[in-house]
Amino acid sequence: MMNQYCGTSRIAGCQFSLHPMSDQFVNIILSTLEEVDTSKVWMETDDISTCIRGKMVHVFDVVKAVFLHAAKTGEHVAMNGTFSIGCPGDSEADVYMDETDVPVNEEKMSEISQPAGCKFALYPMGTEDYMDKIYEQINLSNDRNVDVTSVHYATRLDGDVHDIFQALYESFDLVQQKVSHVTMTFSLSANSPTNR
Ligand SMILES: Cc1ncc(C[n+]2csc(CCO)c2C)c(N)n1
Repeated sequence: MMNQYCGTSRIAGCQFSLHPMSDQFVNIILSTLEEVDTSKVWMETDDISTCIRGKMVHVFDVVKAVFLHAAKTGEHVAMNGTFSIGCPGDSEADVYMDETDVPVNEEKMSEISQPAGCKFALYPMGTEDYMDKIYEQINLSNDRNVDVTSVHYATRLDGDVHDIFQALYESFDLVQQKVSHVTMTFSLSANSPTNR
């Protein structure tokens, strides 16, 4: 098996796509990726999505920053993606694992308040009691500063983007402490003209 550890951290990553519902979508996608500090993650963008890899704290920091900076344009923006940690094939981003644990985008975006809706689904891989691991997290989500609703195949979170990402981070973190390989899909929407 390849080495996915560096010090005490494991390589995490996220593959995500941003979809601004605007005729300015090219500008919003590219300027957002430009504006966000991605210096602490490995990053690759193509015509379908962007992939980032590094320490968990920085991966979540960058995904949240991309969504917030795009949403603050006021346009209806959607984002979907998959977080992953402990993937047996992941081993090349070790250089980014030396970074400190201070999230570099937090200060700049802490002032932005932005309501949003999110559906997420946890997939603890290779474990027989995966449903227990998932239910523990869904129950925990109830204590966080977000509205939690059960929907088919996912859990819905409504609230401020900062609180949604806090809930996503904690859910993913707690499962990955017990299960080596975990993935988590998410779908976010802000400024939608559709009422919930
Ligand atoms: C986060 C993110 N990364 C890449 C794309 C794919 N994409 C679609 S339009 C565009 C700009 C012009 O090439 C790009 C890069 C996306 N949608 N969201």
